[in-house]
Amino acid sequence: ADAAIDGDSSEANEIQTEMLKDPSEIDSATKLLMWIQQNDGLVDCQVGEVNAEGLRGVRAQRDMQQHQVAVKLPKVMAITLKEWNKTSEENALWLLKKKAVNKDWNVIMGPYWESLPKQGTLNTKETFPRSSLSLLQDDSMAAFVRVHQDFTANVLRGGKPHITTDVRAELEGQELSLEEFKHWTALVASYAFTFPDEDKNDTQIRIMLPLFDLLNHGNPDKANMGIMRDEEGSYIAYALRPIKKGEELVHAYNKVCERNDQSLFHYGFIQDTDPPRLAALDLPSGNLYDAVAYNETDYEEGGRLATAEEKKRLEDLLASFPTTQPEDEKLIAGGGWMGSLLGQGKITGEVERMFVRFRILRKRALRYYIEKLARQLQGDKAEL
Ligand SMILES: C[S@@+](CC[C@H](N)C(=O)[O-])C[C@H]1O[C@@H](n2cnc3c(N)ncnc32)[C@H](O)[C@@H]1O
Repeated sequence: ADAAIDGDSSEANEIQTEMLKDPSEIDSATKLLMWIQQNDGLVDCQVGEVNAEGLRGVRAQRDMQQHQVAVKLPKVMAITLKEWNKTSEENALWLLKKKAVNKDWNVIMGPYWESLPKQGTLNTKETFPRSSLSLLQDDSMAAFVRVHQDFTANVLRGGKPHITTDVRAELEGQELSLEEFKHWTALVASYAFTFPDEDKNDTQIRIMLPLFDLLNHGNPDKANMGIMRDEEGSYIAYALRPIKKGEELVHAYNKVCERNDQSLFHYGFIQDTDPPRLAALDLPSGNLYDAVAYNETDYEEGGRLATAEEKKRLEDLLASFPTTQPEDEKLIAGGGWMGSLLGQGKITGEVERMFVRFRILRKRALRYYIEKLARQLQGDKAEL
């Protein structure tokens, strides 16, 4: 790791530092776009708010043809972390060390650091407030969050269950607070990309890609951006289909974003899809980490889950929640008294609101599948 950290100061020299005359007047997204262009990258898109909640993302600035390029990022601007199977903690530590050791590079990468969310603004498993976890109404999900947070804290303290680096030695006396370490761990976990290693066969590595990491996730049916690496090692974001000016540019992060318990856990967002999708926890495997054991076609006519037993299982699950969907909706609509009544406290913060919205979407999906199975089973009876 040291060789890699020391060895790429040449990278720093290749990236231009010159910015506009008065950078204080320009927002961080614009600075980022200009910085990429000044370094022989290509930017044909805009960064800004993409929905009413103020979510930041990327938009098309003109009509685009299929395969048209929205961003080209020279290799030198990408930050190659470690293998994908290393923990986010280890990747974060490696990055923090590189920033500290390679000071020129750290300064030159300034526009990128500025474009990233500030400490305290990320909502992921690393940063969810423990006191709000009961709002999830899922003990195993809450437990997974606590285990992750304990692991991160343990790594920082120098305990290292599965990690080979000695954090204290790596940091060479630098002070690093738990909050800061959690922040960088969350960033690496939710902003880095995975690509095949150019040097080693069968190895995937984690890579941070300025600007690319401002693209939001869209399920495969909505995603309009593909991401690839060309022969020169540059990174390219290109249109998967014709796109209209002003449309949000989204790409499919990975499978775990397609079910709300998983996207909430790993990325801190949920999606209100039509039709609704069951949480991974509500599939027969009941496994938060398993995104692929079952899919929607299993619930179609003749599918392996289109059975009376499965309908009963989903009904029991729905009935097992301590509140109903209408109660959750009232709670979100501002009925603080309802929360107090249920011993849950008021819904004030953004994360708490998201946790309640999560369980609303979860219950809605359960009801959707129960009704779907009921219709199918009725149909079976009619045929007899
Ligand atoms: C790689 S970043 C994308 C850029 C991010 N929106 C930003 O402004 O920095 C991933 C984060 O964006 C948000 N995000 C991505 N896709 C989303 C979606 N479909 N709906 C809501 N939030 C999303 C989540 O907070 C997620 O952790």
